[in-house]
Amino acid sequence: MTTESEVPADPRYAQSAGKVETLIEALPWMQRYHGEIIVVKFGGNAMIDPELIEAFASDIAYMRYAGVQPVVVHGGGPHISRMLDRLGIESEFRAGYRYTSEEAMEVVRMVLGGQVARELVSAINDLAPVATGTSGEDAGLFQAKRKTTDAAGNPVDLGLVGEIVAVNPNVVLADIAAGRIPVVSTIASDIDQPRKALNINADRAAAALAVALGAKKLVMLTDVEGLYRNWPDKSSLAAFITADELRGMLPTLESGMIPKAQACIEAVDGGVKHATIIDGRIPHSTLIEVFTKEGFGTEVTDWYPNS
Ligand SMILES: Nc1ncnc2c1ncn2[C@@H]1O[C@H](COP(=O)(O)OP(=O)(O)O)[C@@H](O)[C@H]1O
Ligand SMILES: CC(=O)N[C@@H](CCC(=O)OP(=O)(O)O)C(=O)O
Repeated sequence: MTTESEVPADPRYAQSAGKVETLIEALPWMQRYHGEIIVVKFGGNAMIDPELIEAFASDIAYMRYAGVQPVVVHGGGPHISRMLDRLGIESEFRAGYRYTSEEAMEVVRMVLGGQVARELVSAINDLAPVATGTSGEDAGLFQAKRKTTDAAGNPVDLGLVGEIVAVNPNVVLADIAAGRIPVVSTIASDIDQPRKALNINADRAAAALAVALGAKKLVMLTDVEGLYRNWPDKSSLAAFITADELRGMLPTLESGMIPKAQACIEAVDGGVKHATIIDGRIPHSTLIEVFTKEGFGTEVTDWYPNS
């Protein structure tokens, strides 16, 4: 008779032990997020590398097949800048947002909905043929007002940049209920002139959508490790920060981190338990963030984990 302790070590097991460990480690996270909505914002800077797009698409497909309801909100700042450049239209960032003229707005709408969303939808569909592109202009998804002040409340002229004032998530909820993966472009209808479109920063739109959907988590991919307390000092990465602390830091932040921080605050204030800024330059960072205890980048919550 052979007892358990006498079973010879099977080299096949030794080889797969690490893989098994990873799969088992994912189990509590799969349980936690089963059937829950997770909004993932894919930033334009991570989107210029085709390899990262493929890895991101597989992470989203994986989440969907693991029983999570992913909703993708995409950026595309670098794509818009490149096209504006090609067309000889000047573009300038003010207080972290793109000053958007009438002429630039046409390009923003075309690039986000016609190029970036298409590319992402087809990459996901290659693995999980259920992705569908939706513009914030569709079915009243995003309604916005012209944005006229910066993070400190000082007046700023941003042209056709909008701030979301109402979200009707029904179109996204219907897609989720039908088993689809919504991929959302961040254009809004102007609430004061409904036939006009406004350019919405994708981080802010992702947060507003996460709140309206009652998402469990908001994950934002970007081109740095996370939020640095003393930018650009790379040793000052914040692993955790509360929404209140981040609010206090807003006046010290620069460029693209301003809307990202505002988005995290808005999400947490709106009831999303975790808003995380992660490094989109690392392939499969979304999967690692959602399904492992690794947790990297910066997590914004309304409490400190060990308090
Ligand atoms: N405190 C900070 N921590 C991290 N990044 C910061 C900070 N302040 C400014 N930044 C800048 O914000 C950028 C990220 O925002 P952005 O370029 O809009 O990214 P994305 O296209 O991914 O949305 C970083 O590349 C960095 O240059
Ligand atoms: C108002 C405003 O700034 N809108 C952004 C929309 C795209 C975006 O946010 O893209 P990233 O996430 O890649 O930065 C823009 O025009 O660049």
